[in-house]
Order: sequence, then structure tokens, then C-alpha cells
Amino acid sequence: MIELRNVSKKYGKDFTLKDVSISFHPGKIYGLLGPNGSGKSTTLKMICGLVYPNKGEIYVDGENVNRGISRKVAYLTELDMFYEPFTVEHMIEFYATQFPDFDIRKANILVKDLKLDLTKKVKQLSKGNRGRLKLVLALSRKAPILLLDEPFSGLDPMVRDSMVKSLLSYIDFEKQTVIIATHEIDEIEPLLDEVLAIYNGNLIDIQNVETLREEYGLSVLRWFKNIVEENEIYGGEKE
Ligand SMILES: Nc1ncnc2c1ncn2[C@@H]1O[C@H](COP(=O)(O)OP(=O)(O)OP(=O)(O)O)[C@@H](O)[C@H]1O
Repeated sequence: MIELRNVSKKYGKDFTLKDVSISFHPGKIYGLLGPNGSGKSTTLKMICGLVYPNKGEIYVDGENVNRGISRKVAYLTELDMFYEPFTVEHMIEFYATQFPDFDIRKANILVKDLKLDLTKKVKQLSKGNRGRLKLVLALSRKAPILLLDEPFSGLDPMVRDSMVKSLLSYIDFEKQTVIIATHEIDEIEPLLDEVLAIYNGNLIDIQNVETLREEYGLSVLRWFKNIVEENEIYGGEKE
């Protein structure tokens, strides 16, 4: 479980995140949705201890977040920080040495499913294949928290489609809490249980996807467009 209590983060003079309080529970996939620059990546970076809030507290399974929280949090970043001369196989071996929860068997299944070549050097990989390697490395950890920042960016439409369909089979719903940050809502909609709209650093709405569909007859994309439009009209501040 992840808890953010009255969390604010500012870079320089501008506030990025403003007084966010929310809990994320195991067994669910949360979509953290927002336009460019709204604060999605900052939120994930704070949960994994890469960036610290200026105010408020963040807890992962009751533990106050610090750099050591990476043992409990698997994080797929927007950027990739691979060691270029390593092969795909070396990267997998390296991750296994860094994270005791890394499952090499699962990594090999993912490599096969995503049609990656174990012998290829990272520097030889195309952007899409680097994206596939990021997925392999993040999804192969048995960490209780899985944070995916734009996990499908750079993947071609066929691979995206098959990853969206198969992602659920790589997640342990009894133990894992999953947050996916993205602005590509349409594609990941089928995966999501709960959605959070973030706009200009404000958490402006949280909804259950089934309720949106069944009670309000709204797709996630429609709901999100409505809520962003409202905030553009009323200035993006919480009431
Ligand atoms: N290290 C930093 N120093 C200064 N400003 C930053 C830093 N990191 C992020 N910001 C600013 O904070 C705001 C939120 O950035 P963030 O990356 O969290 O947004 P995002 O919703 O993930 O955007 P995107 O969809 O474009 O990745 C942006 O205005 C960004 O310029």
C-alpha cells in the first residue's frame, strides 16, 4: 500500500504538486493521467524516493519513503539509463544482482514474448526495443509496488496492443500495487481499475473505472477530457 499525506513538491518558485493526499491499494491498477507537465512523473519519483516532497509524507507499506525504498518499488522510468556496452542478457544479470526480488525465469519469458535478442548490445537496440527491455526489467521484479511511467512509449502499435493484453498476466494481483502514468489514455483504458486526473499539480478527480462506465456511461478518455476542460475553464484550482 502507498500513502501520500498532504504532499507538495515545488521546483524553484513554481509549485508542481499541491497538497496531494491519496492511498493506493494492492490488487489494483491505477492510471495516473494528466497532460504534459502536470506532475505525473514527479509523483512517481517521490513514491520511489528519487525526489523528496517539500511538505507532507509518503509511506510504502507503512515505511517512510527514502532512497532505500527501491527494494520495495520497481520503477520503469521515462528515460532509460542502461549501460550501453551491456547485452540484453548482461542487463538482466545486472538487475538480478541489484534486486533480490528479480525473477530471471520471468525475465526470460518476457524476453521471448517481446521478441528481444539476448545477445544484442544495448547500444544496438532501437528505441522500441529499449522500451521493451525497460518493460522486461521492471516486470521481472516481484516488488510489492510497480510504477510504470509511460510504459508503452516508443513501442510499435502491434507490440503495444499485445503488451496491453498480456500485462495483466505479468502482475501478481495478490501482492502488487500498480500505478501507470501516461497521457495515452485510450490504449491503456482496458487495464485500469482506478483513474486519477492530475492537472497543473492538482489532483482534480479520482474515479473507479467500472463506476464511470456503468453509472455514468463514460469512457476514461471522455471523463478525462471533461474534467480537463472544466479545469481549463475554472482555472485548474481545487475547490
Ligand atoms: N528537476 C526538475 N527541475 C525543475 N523543474 C522540474 C523538474 N522536474 C520536473 N519539473 C517541472 O515540473 C512539472 C511537472 O513535471 P513532470 O515531469 O512531473 O510532469 P509529467 O506530468 O510527468 O509530464 P510529461 O507527461 O511531459 O512527462 C513540469 O513543469 C516540469 O517542467
